[in-house]
Amino acid sequence: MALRCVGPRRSLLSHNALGGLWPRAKAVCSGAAGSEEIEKKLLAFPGGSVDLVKKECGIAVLTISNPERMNAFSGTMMLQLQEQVTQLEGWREGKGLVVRGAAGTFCSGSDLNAVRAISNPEDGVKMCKFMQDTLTRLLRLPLISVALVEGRALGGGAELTTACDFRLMTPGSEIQFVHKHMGLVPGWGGAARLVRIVGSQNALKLLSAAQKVNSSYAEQIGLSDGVVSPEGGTLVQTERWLSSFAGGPAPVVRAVKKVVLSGRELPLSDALVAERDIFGTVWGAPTNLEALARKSKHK
Ligand SMILES: CCCC(=O)SCCNC(=O)CCNC(=O)[C@H](O)C(C)(C)COP(=O)(O)OP(=O)(O)OC[C@H]1O[C@@H](n2cnc3c(N)ncnc32)[C@H](O)[C@@H]1OP(=O)(O)O
Repeated sequence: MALRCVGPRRSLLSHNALGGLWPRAKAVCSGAAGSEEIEKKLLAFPGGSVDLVKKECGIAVLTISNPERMNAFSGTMMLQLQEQVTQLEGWREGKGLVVRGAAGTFCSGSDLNAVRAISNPEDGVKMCKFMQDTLTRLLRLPLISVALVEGRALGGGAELTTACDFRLMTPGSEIQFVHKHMGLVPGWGGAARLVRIVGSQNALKLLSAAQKVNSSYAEQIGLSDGVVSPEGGTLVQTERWLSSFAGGPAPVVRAVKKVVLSGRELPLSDALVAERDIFGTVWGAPTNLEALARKSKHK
């Protein structure tokens, strides 16, 4: 199947988190011709930050921080998110990732001041390509990722939650694809990912009614994977929850994510090839040999 590549070959290779195991022709081709131009425009909208803390236990925390604007994405924050994803792609010891917002709320989407300034369709499409590329790379990291949703996740913020493997919500928090109210549809890849998470019927309801999704409804339709109560610290609890999936040796955790990712994204025949290749990286490797020597029983 021929795929239309809209970006430089360089980005196809360096953004391939599966490290060469991903069939080249099937990779999402990203990075628009002229992406330098939109990057220059995004630089003109400063404010806030995207902060990354990588812990020795192999879990990283990515914080979207622009509290004066409910953690809306300024232009420079979009650029910083891309840089932090690049950092995570190179983190060989990494196993898990928590994505959260600062100051008790998740993210209110793109900064409306920046949106107003680049409201022509050409710039809008370039900005979307830029964010789609970054969020696709985020979801494809060989890390098990979870969005910790506190407060509101609106518009692009709701789309960001779908670029994680899992979502946990606090009571009282809400995810809302407000795009229709703004005369828009998702453009950061959020609709395509949402359909895969909750199915097309539920996705159509959430997008066409710009429905507010609370923690219990989100769990009911499979958008959320659980509720985190504020007692005991939401981040601590989220990290503990994540540890049950991202615990163990990094090569094995990363291999688990890779086989699921290839199963999720590739046609079956290609996924089977990828799975064999990934299997080859763990078969006879130290963890496998240790388990054999222990004569492990799984009672
Ligand atoms: C493809 C991407 C599509 C998109 O993401 S389009 C953007 C979608 N997001 C929105 O439309 C969010 C609009 N904002 C709101 O609905 C409300 O501000 C929100 C988030 C529910 C919070 O409501 P409240 O708790 O009542 O707080 P508030 O309205 O006074 O907000 C506090 C300050 O934050 C600002 N803010 C919130 N979201 C923003 C945004 N996306 N861009 C720029 N500024 C934003 C808001 O203007 C206010 O600032 P100020 O205090 O008036 O200076």
